[in-house]
Amino acid sequence: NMLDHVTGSGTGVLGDTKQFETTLQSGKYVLSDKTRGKGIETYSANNRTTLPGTLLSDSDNYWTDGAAVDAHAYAQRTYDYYRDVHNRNSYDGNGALIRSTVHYSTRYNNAFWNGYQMVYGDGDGSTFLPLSGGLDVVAHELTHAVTEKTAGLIYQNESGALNESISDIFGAMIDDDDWLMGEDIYTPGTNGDGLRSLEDPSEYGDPDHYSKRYTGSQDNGGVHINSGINNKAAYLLAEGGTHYGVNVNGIGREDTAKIYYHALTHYLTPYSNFSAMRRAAIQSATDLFGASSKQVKSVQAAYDAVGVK
Ligand SMILES: O=C(O)[C@H](CCc1ccccc1)CC1(C(=O)N[C@@H](Cc2c[nH]c3ccccc23)C(=O)O)CCCC1
Ligand SMILES: [Zn+2]
Repeated sequence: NMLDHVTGSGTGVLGDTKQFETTLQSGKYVLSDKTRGKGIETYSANNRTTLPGTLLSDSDNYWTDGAAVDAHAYAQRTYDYYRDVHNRNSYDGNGALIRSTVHYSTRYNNAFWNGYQMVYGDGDGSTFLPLSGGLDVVAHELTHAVTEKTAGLIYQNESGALNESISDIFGAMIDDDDWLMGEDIYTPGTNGDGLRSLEDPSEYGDPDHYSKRYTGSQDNGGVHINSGINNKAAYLLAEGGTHYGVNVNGIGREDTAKIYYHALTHYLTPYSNFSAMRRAAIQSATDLFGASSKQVKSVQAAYDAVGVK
């Protein structure tokens, strides 16, 4: 029970020391946090693909498995963000248990939410470090669970690109030191690059305007590609800028996050497309800040700038 919760400490993927909640269970410490909702648990797949694998334990509560330390600590950080900023208790709003598994498969260069839990590969050491080492990656994956429980955006074509964009947006809001995705764990040999950029999607070949959307069938109809269009809109809404000649006055990360969370939980539906996203964001800004607010004006400008009507 709560009384057995103890603070552990350890080093993450990048060698940084951090603290996180663990539990003393049968004489050993386990990566189980009973202080948040129904719990946060972190497992290892031991380089196989059977899930969830084995609950991680340690004899002295000082942890040296970086992938496990970060998966556990960053899940707690993400839980706290949704609770403190959006008053949401875990991904289902009802304290659902959050489960992660690290060391999935061998040299696995990816991570995913499988509908029940988060799963992280260790990477091959040159393209990726263990992917739970990115707070934005952990937040991205857990946000897929939030989306599933709320708007339920179908993971293909435009609704799928919005699903992806929502995860990138909250990844950037929680890991709020830049507008890149995955920069901490992508290509350790190259500084400053990432998987995607919300600030400039075209930096990694993704569209930053609706007229440049991908219409093929790869990647479930370009869900990780066309996310760039809505990602750019969110970036412009937060930071402002002039894009294809359209000027947007920034409203800041905090109000931007409030608008997207409100849209996700009140207006977006499984088949929402980009035009529906524009309307949902305008309505959300209206609900939150008023019809003639600067926030509403900036939402309209941001979607004008990326060519979404
Ligand atoms: O959650 C997601 O959207 C991605 C889930 C990918 C996946 C889906 C289904 C089964 C297995 C894996 C995972 C992430 C992602 O964006 N993956 C991209 C880019 C990528 C990562 N590793 C790759 C290896 C090869 C090609 C592309 C990639 C993708 O899978 O497209 C999100 C943050 C970082 C990793
Ligand atoms: Zn995703």
